[in-house]
Amino acid sequence: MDILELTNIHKAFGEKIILDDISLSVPENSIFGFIGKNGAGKTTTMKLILGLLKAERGQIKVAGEPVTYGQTASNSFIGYLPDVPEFYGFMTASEYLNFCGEITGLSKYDIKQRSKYLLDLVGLGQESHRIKGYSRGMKQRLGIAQALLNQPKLLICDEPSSALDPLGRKEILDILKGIKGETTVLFSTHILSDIERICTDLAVLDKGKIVLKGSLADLKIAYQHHSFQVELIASADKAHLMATFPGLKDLGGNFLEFNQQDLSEFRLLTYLAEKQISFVKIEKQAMNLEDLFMQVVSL
Ligand SMILES: Nc1ncnc2c1ncn2[C@@H]1O[C@H](COP(=O)(O)OP(=O)(O)OP(=O)(O)O)[C@@H](O)[C@H]1O
Repeated sequence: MDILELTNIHKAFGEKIILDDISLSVPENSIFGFIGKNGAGKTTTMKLILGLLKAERGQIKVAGEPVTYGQTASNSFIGYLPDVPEFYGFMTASEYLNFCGEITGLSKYDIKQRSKYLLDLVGLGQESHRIKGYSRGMKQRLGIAQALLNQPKLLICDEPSSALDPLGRKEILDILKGIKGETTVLFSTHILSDIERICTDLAVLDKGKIVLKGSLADLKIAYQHHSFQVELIASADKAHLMATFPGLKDLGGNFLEFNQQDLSEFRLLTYLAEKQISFVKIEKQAMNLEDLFMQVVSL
């Protein structure tokens, strides 16, 4: 089942089209990475899902419920972490979650149980200082705890890791990965390695269109390229190979890149053996998300 469905969403600010009839489905229990360059329209999409902005056309459903602009019924299924979460700095984390729980109508018992569980989950269980002294990473972690308070079916995080140092980013990514199975996570980012580390599914937004979407595993197979890097012993063999296999890339030194779709590792090795061409190594080039991104996004 898809927990979130966007169908033919069109959104413009004045003359500027931000989302040009985009459709997107987020499978339940996935960790879904929403990728786009700065200004691509990621926050706009999230605000549409939360009913905080109105699309000119299209439909959004959360857990099967249509989203209506200005009404927040479907938001009862959503936990939201904005890119810069705001808190009451004079409170402690526990006081803050207690306050949020009371606003949302949770019982005292549930607030206590849930707060303890969530503060431990985000590594703030032993933290007794006031929030005003928190680092940015700690605030993001508290923001995740707050967004999870109501046991949402969908957790939406707007660039939760982008402004953090590597350790802070790792902590956030570990938390998001750890809650897989408890809720579905949709998070936006422009850091491709973060997607690669934890996401099961992704979509790339570029110039108002979804230019790539699907499960990470399927996309890597679909866009896989058969490419080998060969390091030769004698540079004199380079010219010969380049004449035999058109389209080879000269990587400088004694390095060549073979990227012909029809050239198997076996055929290449056989050829090198037959012609007695010596090499230091042959390396199959793994497809990473950055290669994929470069193929689909206009630079
Ligand atoms: N209320 C608004 N009125 C006019 N233009 C807006 C408004 N909100 C956003 N925009 C513009 O829409 C475009 C998309 O903005 P958005 O914040 O959704 O992008 P983003 O992908 O989240 O970017 P970033 O990664 O920088 O946060 C930008 O060009 C932005 O300037």
